[in-house]
Parts: sequence; structure tokens; C-alpha cells
Amino acid sequence: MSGRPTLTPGLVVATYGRHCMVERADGSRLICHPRGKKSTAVVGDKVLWLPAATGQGEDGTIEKLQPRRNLFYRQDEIRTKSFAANLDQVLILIAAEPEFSETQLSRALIAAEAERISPLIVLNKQDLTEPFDRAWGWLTAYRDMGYRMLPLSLKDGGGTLEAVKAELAGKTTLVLGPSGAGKSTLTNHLVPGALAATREISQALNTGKHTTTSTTWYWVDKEANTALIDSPGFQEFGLHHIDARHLSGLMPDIKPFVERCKFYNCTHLHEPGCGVMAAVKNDGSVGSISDRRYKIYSDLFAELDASKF
Ligand SMILES: Nc1nc2c(ncn2[C@@H]2O[C@H](COP(=O)(O)OP(=O)(O)OP(=O)(O)O)[C@@H](O)[C@H]2O)c(=O)[nH]1
Ligand SMILES: [Zn+2]
Repeated sequence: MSGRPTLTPGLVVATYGRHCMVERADGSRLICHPRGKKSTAVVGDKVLWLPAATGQGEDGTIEKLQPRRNLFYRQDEIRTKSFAANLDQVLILIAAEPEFSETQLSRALIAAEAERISPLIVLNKQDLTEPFDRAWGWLTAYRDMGYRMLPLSLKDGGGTLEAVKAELAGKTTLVLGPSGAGKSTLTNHLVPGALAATREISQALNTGKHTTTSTTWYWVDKEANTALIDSPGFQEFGLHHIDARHLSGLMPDIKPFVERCKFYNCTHLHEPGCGVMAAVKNDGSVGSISDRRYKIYSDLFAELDASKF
């Protein structure tokens, strides 16, 4: 009879619980579940899988995860983690309206920095001129920190969408953003039919129930060079995997001042001779740390430090 089944490479394109949708090299897809309890595959993982024995209800088992280039962490309200792996960049989509939270923006940027994944901030709804200009001006501080930023109007399409597309070309991008920023609209502009495809995947993975998968991979081009990964909003963007002591190094406006601290293990919360605290200015002028960002730092420090116990 035939020999042993051979391990076949695949890409995880969606997950629901421990079930995964795996794409073969030819683009066809099948449902797999990981062998063993420990290994959990995430969207973007490259895996080796085997066909399941007949009658087991799934099409295959994931036998091996290939080493990851990076792993983006996110923790939701109930503290279950969901991630995506092997990313080139994270697109943080915010909008002129509804107003977004600076804390959530900072958290997403810190999560990206921690994995050395380049973030791209995109401010949508440029057609809403007045709130847009206000938000854009306010984000200047983030441009000054060195973050890439682009304006967008999904309503008007045109030039701004082309500029965003150019940043995505040839890369794997995770899209994050608060509810109402325009994530679904962006995905549908870039991948027509994306939402219908997601519903189908969700139903296949979750035995027909109408729930959406937490994270989904889409190919933007036929050649499969450009990929977009959609993820739910970031209301509760937990950073519990980050050590509080590493936080200052992950905030580019705070980092340069750390070397001025008197104590090498300064937490920048109460120590005398702290270079960070000395640089905090309430006007957020260039070459200083704004008091908003310092508050985000100190609140996060307390949260991350407490989460260890
Ligand atoms: N004025 C304006 N409205 C926009 C623009 N882009 C999207 N919208 C609208 O903003 C609303 C929210 O867009 P969605 O794409 O559903 O936002 P989302 O980020 O997917 O939101 P969730 O599904 O809640 O996570 C919709 O009514 C869109 O039509 C834009 O550029 N300008
Ligand atoms: Zn200090």
C-alpha cells in the first residue's frame, strides 16, 4: 500500500479556538487542529500538517509550527491572548471621528515596538475636515517621535488610498484600530468580497454558527505577495507580556532621557536625579516629554508591575 503520509507546508489564515484554517501552496484551504495541547497556531504561522485519519471530523492535524519571525500579542477583556505571527508591519487605523484614545494608541505602538514590528499610523476620515485637522495636529507629537503617519479618506478614495496601498505592497500587515475607525471599509476597499469570505470561514470553523473569527488573513493581490490581517478592535489592549522595566525603552519620546537618570535601575516614578521626570513638560514642546505621555507611562508601569503578582 502507499507509504506514510508526508508532511505538507501550509499557512494559517484564520483561527477559531483551537481550530485553524490552513492554506496550501496552491491556495486551497482545509481545517486543521494542532496535535497536542501546548502548541497553538496563530494567523500567519507557517506549519507542517498531515491529513487526518478518516472519520475524525477535521481535514488535518498541524504537526509542526515553523519558527516565527515575530509574534504580535494582544489580550482581550477576558485575558485570552490572540496573536498574529510573521508580520512586516502593523497598521494602526484611527479616525477623526469617533475620537480615539491616546492610551490605546500608545499601547498598540508599545506592543509593536516590543516585537520590533514597524507601526504605521493611518488617520482616516480626512473628509471630516475640522475634526480631522484637529486630530492630525494633535498627532504631530507621534510624527516627531519618528512614527510613520498617513492621512486617509475612505469616503473619497483617490490619492490617499493609493498612498496607503503603496505602504502595504509586498508586505504582511496586521490592521488594528478602535471600533468605527473604518477597518471593515478599508479591508473591503483592498479586498473586495472580504467580509463575505470571513463569514464563510467562521461558519466552517465554528460548525455553522454566525460568529466571526478573531483574526483573518487576506491576500490583497492575485500573486499573493501582499497580505492584510484583520483583527478585532483594541478596547482592552493588554500588555501583560511586557516587563514594566522595559517600558521606557519602548516609548521613543521617553527612551532618550533614560541615560540621564542617576540610578541605572531608575523606574522614573519617584527617584531623585531622574532624567525622564526632569524632561516632562506640560506643553509637550520639542525635546521634552508631554505630561500626557508621562501619565501613560506611569499608569502602564503600575499595571504591568502589579500583573506580576
Ligand atoms: N466620513 C467618513 N466616514 C467613513 C470613512 N471611512 C469609513 N467611514 C464610515 O465609518 C463607519 C465605520 O466604518 P467601519 O469600516 O465599519 O469601521 P470598523 O473599524 O470596521 O468598525 P468595527 O466593525 O466596529 O470594528 C461606517 O459608517 C463607514 O461608512 C471616511 O473616510 N469618511
Ligand atoms: Zn529615571
